[in-house]
Amino acid sequence: MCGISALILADQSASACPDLFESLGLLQHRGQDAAGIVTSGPKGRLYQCKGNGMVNDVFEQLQLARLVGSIGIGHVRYPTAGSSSTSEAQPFYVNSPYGITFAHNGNLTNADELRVYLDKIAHRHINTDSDSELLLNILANNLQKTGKFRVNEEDIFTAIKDLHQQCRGGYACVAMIAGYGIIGIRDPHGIRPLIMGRRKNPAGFDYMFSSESVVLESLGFTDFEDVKPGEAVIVTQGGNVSRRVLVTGKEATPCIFEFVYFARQDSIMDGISIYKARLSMGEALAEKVKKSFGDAMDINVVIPVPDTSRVAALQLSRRLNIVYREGFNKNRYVGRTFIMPGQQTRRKNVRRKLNAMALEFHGKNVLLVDDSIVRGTTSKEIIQMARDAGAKKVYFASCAPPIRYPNVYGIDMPTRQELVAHGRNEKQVAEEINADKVIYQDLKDLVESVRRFNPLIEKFDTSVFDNCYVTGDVDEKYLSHLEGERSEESNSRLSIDSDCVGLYNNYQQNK
Ligand SMILES: O=P(O)(O)OC[C@H]1O[C@H](OP(=O)(O)OP(=O)(O)O)[C@H](O)[C@@H]1O
Ligand SMILES: NC(=O)CC[C@H](N)C(=O)O
Ligand SMILES: [Mg+2]
Repeated sequence: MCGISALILADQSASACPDLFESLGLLQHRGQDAAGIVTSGPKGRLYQCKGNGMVNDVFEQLQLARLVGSIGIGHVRYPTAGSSSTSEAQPFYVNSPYGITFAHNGNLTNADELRVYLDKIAHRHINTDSDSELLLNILANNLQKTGKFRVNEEDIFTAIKDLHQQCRGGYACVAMIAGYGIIGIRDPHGIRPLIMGRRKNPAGFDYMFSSESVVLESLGFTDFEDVKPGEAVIVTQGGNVSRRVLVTGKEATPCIFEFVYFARQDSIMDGISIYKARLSMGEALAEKVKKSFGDAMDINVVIPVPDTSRVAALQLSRRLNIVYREGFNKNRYVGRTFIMPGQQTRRKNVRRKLNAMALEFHGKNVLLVDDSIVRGTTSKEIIQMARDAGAKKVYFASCAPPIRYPNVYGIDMPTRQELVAHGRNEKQVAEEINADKVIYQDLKDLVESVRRFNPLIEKFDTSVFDNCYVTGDVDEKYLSHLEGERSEESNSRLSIDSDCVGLYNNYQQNK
């Protein structure tokens, strides 16, 4: 789940870079592997800094000062395609037509087909294994077809409409055309999020697109509006805004995992407060816990697994009327472990990140609450920590139902084998993670916990729970192919160095 931002300032002599940098810091929880910013300055020239690492590692003051111009886009990456190579850090760039830069959150399910098309039909050179580079080149090729010296809004809408016909999967994207403006694009199912807002200043309105509303709010933007599924929004230098829904008749299905885990709790996504949804998940889960224990309820204390589950756990403890305690201390300098690359790294970092305080565990029956159990990395480690700290019994409750199927729309869990609940029932999962009992939320309760705050959304993408892939092209053949390509043993997706021509990453030279 990457994070994307785009900004266009009304004052063309001002610099977009400081706000873009700030926006990437606010989106850090969506991607920790790479970060990048491209700006467009005088004469439409593009300025870029990107590379592997966290936002504060990639950018230094000197480099930020060099990113001149009042328009720009930015990206934080959590890879779901290709590798972790620096050459796949975003934004991507193509010089023809017009000089386009592009940042993408999501994952394409027909990347192989697009790669062949771009090679054999469009004759476009693709320099990496990233699906985002394919998306950019599809857009560029569609714009090229207009054959025009200068592009207009109508041409851009046509090119994006065609892109929706050609590309399948989850994609929220921002693009910038040098010296022209910025564009926000959301896939026809609205699987990945994208929101826009504006900020008034003496020169007029600044406009910004971002993955999450927290960015807009923090930077003083107002009048937030989600980009609709299938919609494209163009903001030109000069402040002209055009928006159009280019695909109709497709079911809108935002990814429910954004509400469970990915998004920051202070964001509002598709009109739904993530915070309220998580409180609601805690309430629903409390009912499930009550039902599951019946009269044999012997929980002494509810303990959250920091960070994401805290809100839900607090509400659950209130509902159960059982005391809530912060039994795990979190090292604030270790990032999110789920989005780290490689199982060994993830496991090691759970231990580095969380420490059990014996005071809260010794001699007690504890109910640990987490937002989800995916590979079981976190739960396995912390259950052991709880036991080592003297817990008598360790129960584990998850705000999300069992995750049994891969994600193909922008979360890096491509294989069934890595999912601890795949092919296992609740009892077997409990055995596997060494819990005395595991309690999962029911899918209908999870959906209701989120949907009640915006009943206009009829459905969510819940494929990781129910194996229903809304794009209609994900079948056994595709999943087996993906497993072959992206299992941790079978490929080089963890490689961070690359022999690619360094077209895209000159950040080290600038240091
Ligand atoms: O079963 P797993 O494969 O371990 O995945 C699930 C865990 O990973 C995430 O935590 P993470 O540490 O990434 O982030 P957080 O600090 O926001 O909770 C999530 O909140 C769960 O705790
Ligand atoms: N998580 C994401 O949104 C990933 C975007 C893109 N597929 C990449 O791997 O860079
Ligand atoms: Mg967690």
